[in-house]
This record gives sequence, structure tokens and C-alpha cells, in this order.
Amino acid sequence: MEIKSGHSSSLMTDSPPISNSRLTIRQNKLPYSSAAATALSQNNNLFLTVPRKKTGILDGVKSSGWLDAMKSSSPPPAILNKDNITSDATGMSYCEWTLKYPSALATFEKIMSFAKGKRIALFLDYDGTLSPIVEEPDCAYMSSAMRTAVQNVAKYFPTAIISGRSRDKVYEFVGLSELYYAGSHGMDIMSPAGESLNHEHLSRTVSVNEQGKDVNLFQPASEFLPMIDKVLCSLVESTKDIEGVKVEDNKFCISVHYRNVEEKNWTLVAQRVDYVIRTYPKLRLTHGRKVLEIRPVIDWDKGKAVTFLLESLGLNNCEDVLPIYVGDDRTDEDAFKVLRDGPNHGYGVLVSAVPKDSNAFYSLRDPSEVMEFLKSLVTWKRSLA
Ligand SMILES: O=P(O)(O)OC[C@H]1O[C@H](O[C@H]2O[C@H](CO)[C@@H](O)[C@H](O)[C@H]2O)[C@H](O)[C@@H](O)[C@@H]1O
Repeated sequence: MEIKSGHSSSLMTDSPPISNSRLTIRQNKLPYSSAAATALSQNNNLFLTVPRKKTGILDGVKSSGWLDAMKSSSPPPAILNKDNITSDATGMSYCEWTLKYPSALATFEKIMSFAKGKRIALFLDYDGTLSPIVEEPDCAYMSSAMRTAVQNVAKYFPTAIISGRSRDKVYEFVGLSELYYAGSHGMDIMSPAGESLNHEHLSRTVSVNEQGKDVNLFQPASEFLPMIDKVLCSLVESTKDIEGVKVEDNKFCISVHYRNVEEKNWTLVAQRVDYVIRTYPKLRLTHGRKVLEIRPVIDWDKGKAVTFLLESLGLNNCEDVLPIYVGDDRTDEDAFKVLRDGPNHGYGVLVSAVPKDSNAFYSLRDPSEVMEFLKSLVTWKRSLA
């Protein structure tokens, strides 16, 4: 397990730690050279400049909107009204919202009428999409029924899992060797054995997987690994007295979970994280579902990973390709945007049980609807044979 746990402080509480997860030292199972990735980072201008506020720590946390973002995550405040949920964020009921983001199940035939004669490429987020959101990040298992659905759909369409988790971890959860995997928010891409990642401009490295078979890797942030390791240790140390904090090693990025932290201590979490990362101008912070995510300042995200995979698969800029991306999180918006506005026109499908604004075209309520959608794709494809 690559999950680190913050332990309860005897000064703050007598409760036991929420998890027994231990601090592990990361091991790179797959050897690779970072030289190519370093060169491409510099040559292709992948570096971003992130302006930092020069205020005090508490002021910085407040003025940068961290706390607002932390409070509004997962899910946005909502008023429950049986099947119809009204979100404070959009002011819309769920029914109204689905007029803007129609259900991909209810409009399945319409979507498939666009897909006729096209090759579908499928991109699936993991947490909240293939597995339900749970309290403990290391217990976010997908059901065997969902695994079968993903396995079946991958028989007909190239399928990639695009996750904020480390690639090793998400591979462990999904367990299907025939898929493409993009871990660390797309910064760690691996082809299935026997498939390549041929890209016109960006070079990949060849490595071996657990079965000793050759796989292609693309890791544009590999030069940041020593820095990420250092920051990981600092974050574990600096948050260990806050009950419920978990610092998760996602290889090229770090997640600081506050789902199990009392809300009154969220400011403290934000301050401690801010204190650590403010001395690292090459790192930036993004927000997920009750999680602060720290990542390198390269111009790379889930959207870039989708474009990279389409290009590597020879499916970019093709009139006869329909990419579909299913995801639930803010970080999936980068991919929705790429499919909405970029040359590789496709459909983003937002998984959400509450109304929220999105760059997606369609919606699904939860992972069980995602599974139905995957099954429907298979039935549709089989019906064409
Ligand atoms: O890109 P994803 O595959 O959606 O990963 C995003 C983050 O997912 C995980 O955290 C989220 O799910 C946990 C399990 O349900 C939940 O406890 C947590 O509150 C959520 O934020 C994962 O642990 C993170 O590392 C990923 O970045």
C-alpha cells in the first residue's frame, strides 16, 4: 500500500488513528530513463508558472480560496427532496439539470446515432466512476460485476483508465492487463503488453510489466520524483498530529485527504499543506473530492493524457472516431474540455448525483449507471455484427 496515514495527536484527542496504514518508501518497479521526458519537458514547454501569494500562511489559505474549495467539494451543498436534488451551486433541481446534461442512458440511442460508422475510444476515471466514493481511499474496490463490464467493453473499444491515483495502485484495483492506464492525473501512462505508444513528438520508454512482458511508458514528470518524495515525507510529518488526515503517495503527485478530518480542523490542514508547498514553486495545488492534490507545475493533465493516447493510437483528428470520457471529479473537467473544444470531438459524461456545472455533454448518476452504460455499449456493438 502506498497510503500514508496521519496519526492522532495525544494533545488533540485520545482517539486511535483512523487507519493503520504505514509509511512506505516508494519503489519504482518499472525501470525507465527520465532523460527523454526531461528533454521533452524543456523542449515542448511543458512547464507552467504558478504565481504564489506573498501573504502570511493563514491569509494565503483564505485569500487563495482553498477553504471555499475544500468546503464545496464532494458533493456541493444540496437540498434533498426525494429523487429530486436541488444544488446550491447551480440552483437547479436534478431534473432541470438533466435537461442541460442529459442522462447518457436515457439518450443512449441518440448518442449511438452519432457513433454510427465511428470507432469509439473509451476513457474511464476510477474513483467515483468505476468504484463508489468511500471513507478509506485504500478500500475503494470496484465490484466484480463492474470489472466484467469494463473487460467486455475493452474487447470492442480501446479503453483507458485515467486516474489521479498512482498507476500501480489503480492497476491493482482494476486488474485488467488489456487496458491502457494513465495514473497520477495522466502523468504516468502505460500501454497494455504488445501495444505501443507511438507518438510523433513525445518519446516513450519501454519497460517490463509484472508478467515480464514489454510495455510502453510515458512519464512527462519523471524529473520531479525526488522533489515529490521529499514533499511527501514533509507532508506526512507536518500533518501527523491532525486526526483523520491521510497523505497518499500517487507517485508523480500527492493526495492529502481530509474526508475523515473534523471540519473545524480543515483550516489547519490547509495551513500545514500551504506551509510545506509554498517553498516549492515547481509544485501546484488542485482540489478533488475532500482531497488536496499536489502536483508538478507541468502543462499536463487528464485532458493532455487523453490527447496523447488518441495520438498514440492513431485516433486523433479522425472524423470516424468518437472519444467518450466518463468521470466524476474536477480533474476530469480538463478531459471533458478537450473533447468538447479540441479537434478530437467527443463526449464527456459527468458522473454526479447532484447538479453541478461541467464541460461534459451528458451525465450519469453513479457508478451503477456507469456499469449500465458500459453494458449498453457492448450490446449496441454486438447488435451491429
Ligand atoms: O482520478 P480518480 O481516479 O477519480 O482519483 C481521484 C482521487 O481519488 C481517490 O480519492 C477519492 O476517492 C476516495 C475513495 O472513494 C475518497 O475517500 C476520497 O475522499 C476521494 O477524494 C484517491 O484516493 C486520490 O488519490 C485520487 O487523487
